[in-house]
Amino acid sequence: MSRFPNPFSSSSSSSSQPSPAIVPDQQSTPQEETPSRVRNDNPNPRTTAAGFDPEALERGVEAIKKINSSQNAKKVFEITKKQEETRQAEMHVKKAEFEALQAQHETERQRVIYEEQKKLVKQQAETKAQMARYEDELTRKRMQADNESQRARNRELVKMQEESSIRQEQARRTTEEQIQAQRRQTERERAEMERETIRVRAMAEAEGRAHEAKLAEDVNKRMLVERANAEREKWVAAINTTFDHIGGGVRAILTDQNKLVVAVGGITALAAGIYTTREGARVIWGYVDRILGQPSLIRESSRGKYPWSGMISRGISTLSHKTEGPGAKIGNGFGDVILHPSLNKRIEQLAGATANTKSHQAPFRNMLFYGPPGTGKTMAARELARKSGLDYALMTGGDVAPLGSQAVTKIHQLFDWSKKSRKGLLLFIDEADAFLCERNKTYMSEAQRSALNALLFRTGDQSKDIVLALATNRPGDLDSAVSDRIDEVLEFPLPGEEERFKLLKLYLDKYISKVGERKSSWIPSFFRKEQQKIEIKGLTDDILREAAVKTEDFSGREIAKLMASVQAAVYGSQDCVLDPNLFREVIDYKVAEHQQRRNFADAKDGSV
Ligand SMILES: Nc1ncnc2c1ncn2[C@@H]1O[C@H](COP(=O)(O)OP(=O)(O)OP(=O)(O)O)[C@@H](O)[C@H]1O
Repeated sequence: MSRFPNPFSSSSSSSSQPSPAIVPDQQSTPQEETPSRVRNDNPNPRTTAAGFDPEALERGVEAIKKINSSQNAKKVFEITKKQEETRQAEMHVKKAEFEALQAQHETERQRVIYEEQKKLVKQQAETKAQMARYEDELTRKRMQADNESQRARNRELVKMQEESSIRQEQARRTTEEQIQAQRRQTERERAEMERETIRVRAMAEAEGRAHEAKLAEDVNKRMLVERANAEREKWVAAINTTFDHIGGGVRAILTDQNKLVVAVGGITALAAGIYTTREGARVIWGYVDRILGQPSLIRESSRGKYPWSGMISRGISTLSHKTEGPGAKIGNGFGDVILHPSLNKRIEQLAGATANTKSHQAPFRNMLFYGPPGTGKTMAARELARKSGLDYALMTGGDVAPLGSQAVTKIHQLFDWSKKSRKGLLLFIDEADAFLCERNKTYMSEAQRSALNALLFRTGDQSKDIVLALATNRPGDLDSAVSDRIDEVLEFPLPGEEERFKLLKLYLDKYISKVGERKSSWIPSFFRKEQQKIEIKGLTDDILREAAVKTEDFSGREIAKLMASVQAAVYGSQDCVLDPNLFREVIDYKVAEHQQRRNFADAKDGSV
């Protein structure tokens, strides 16, 4: 859009400064203005084919003509020129202003563009950061979801594995229980059969024996009747003869006065003599028994009831052993007591130490043997006393309580008696917990407490005469003052497999192999009762080892009893032969019996 005024345009009247040329224009007649007005009102303007309107040019030419015809043409030109120059200057100014404005606009536009770009960049950066955050968030969430699903899968897997292992375990248990039940059933059936067999055998045996006995009884009866008749006749003859003599004598006394007096006096004196002698002997014997006799608390002793009885029994034992042959061994060493090698060694060391203690006149050491019942505590104590060269006396803790108020006196008597041993004495108190338990127990009687105090008093100092050996299954029950007096503590565990094997061998030897062997002895065979000999067929060490494995948890006593049962089963059999089958049968039912006993005990423990 141009802001310059067009001198040839009719609209140039809008110029700010009126030109002299225009003045005439303004003063022009209405006739002069008509063409233009006509022109303006021309509803059909003339145009070239290209659309150019020549009217303006025509008007311009007309105006120039008018100016040229005017006297002030030059002035008009100058004014017009000046006007033009002014207008041009204005135009320049306006142009400069416009350019400045444009430049400002441009600057503003650039600034705006810059701002916009900056904003855009910032926005882009923010969008990018947000995108990155969003992506990061997404990745994190995806990873979390992945992890979560992985964990869930793992959990599921672990659960499935656990369920599977539980199922397997249950299946295994069920199978095991079924096998156990089957085994128990089989064992029960076998035990039942064995019992039945043994019962039938025993019955057959008993019947046989009864029959034999009946036959023997008949013969004996006949013999006895004959013997009794002979005896009766003999006695009748003797009585008749005696009464003949007595009758003669009585008749003589009754007829002679002096003889009658002497006879009555003699009979009276004899009766008085007999009575006095009997009572006197009773008093003296009581005194001797109190001084020399063995206290009633002692159940078993190597010293015998009286000093001379020890000598007699030793003599007899020496005699009987001597008669067994030149190489005959006195005792079995520790051969009869089968213990774990370490325990055996410890007892041997203790025996050696005790023997030396006595020879050096040093004080003895007291001992405590503890362990399950029937593990050889008493036997070991006996052997220990024998090996250490001491006398040996056994009492049981359970015997003290029934003595009541007598208990204290008996304990003192026991220690007084023990002190009399020349060699020193090992006093073994079995079931010590029954007597020496904690003093403040409510169920302990006053008499029992006093007896315990008496024992504590007698054992307060270390003794050079008495070794106290206590045995108990419950060492924890002992009074603390008693425990304080113990110097050596030995545990007797249940025998291990090797010990069980040795025990089986020992008792097989004792109860079966050596049974019925004819021993040369000083006792006449007439008085000796011989047992029937047992034949052993094919009982190898392997079978004994197999039995040792089966008899796990058996005590020494149980193994001894088991072999006694084997002996009974052999005697129950017809041919008195022990073969592997019979041996295994007895072992199996004894093991089942043991198991049953344990179950009862467990049930009892559970119910307590
Ligand atoms: N270690 C063993 N060696 C050989 N026989 C044994 C052994 N243990 C036990 N016995 C057998 O058991 C029987 C009892 O043994 P002992 O009296 O020595 O046992 P305990 O431990 O003292 O028992 P409790 O605690 O019941 O008094 C013995 O007569 C013997 O037949």
